[in-house]
Amino acid sequence: MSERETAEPVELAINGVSCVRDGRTLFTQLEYNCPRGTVLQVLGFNGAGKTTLLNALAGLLPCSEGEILWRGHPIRRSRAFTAEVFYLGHQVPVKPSLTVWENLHWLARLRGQAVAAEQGLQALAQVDLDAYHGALCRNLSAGQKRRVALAQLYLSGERLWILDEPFTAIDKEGVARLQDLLQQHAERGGIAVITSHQALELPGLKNLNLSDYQPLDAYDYA
Ligand SMILES: Nc1ncnc2c1ncn2[C@@H]1O[C@H](COP(=O)(O)OP(=O)(O)OP(=O)(O)O)[C@@H](O)[C@H]1O
Repeated sequence: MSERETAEPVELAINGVSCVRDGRTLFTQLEYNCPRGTVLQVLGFNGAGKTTLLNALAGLLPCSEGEILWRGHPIRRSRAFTAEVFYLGHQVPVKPSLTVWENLHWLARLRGQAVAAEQGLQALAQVDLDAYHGALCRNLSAGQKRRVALAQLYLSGERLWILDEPFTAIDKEGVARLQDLLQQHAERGGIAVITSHQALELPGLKNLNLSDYQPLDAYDYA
């Protein structure tokens, strides 16, 4: 079989994308193609525009130039895209006044998903929070709160995961588990775009460094 026949089709395409925030171009003419099974780590210094890019990829922020395509269609006009993307920002989305279980249930409902009790407990067990299912989230540590949000990944059927700093406040064992999960997602044909300042150990991990797409006048603040 030829290389062309074995190559996975591109599902997420970033075509000539530029993003401007607060009147400043953060990156320009960004090109990247993600076929099925891609785990892409977006790299760059603080303020390079990693979160901005992830927001654009999730369809939450417009690009000033270029377009983002999901299976050949611009994401901002694709209803199918919304159903296939799971976005986790770097602010943990849990409500302090709800229990761990209630948060998981509520977050799933927001994504149009119903979670059976057993399924939810299994997801919580994957992040070592099953014993805390009745605890109020306000009483959890920072890493435990993030684990509540990460438990959603074990319930997610979405094809594209966009995860902004998912490893923040997560201990070594949790980082290893999340990396395993990302690998399993890729093996199932999923795509994950993540930011992290950590060096990750994932076979086949791709990197996209935003420093390579800075405009020439990036440091001109005059
Ligand atoms: N809500 C906003 N309004 C205006 N400008 C913003 C806003 N959010 C971010 N910016 C600008 O965009 C730049 C890029 O921010 P962004 O959060 O995308 O960077 P980052 O690479 O994710 O940084 P970090 O590594 O610190 O998380 C910032 O330097 C800031 O000037």
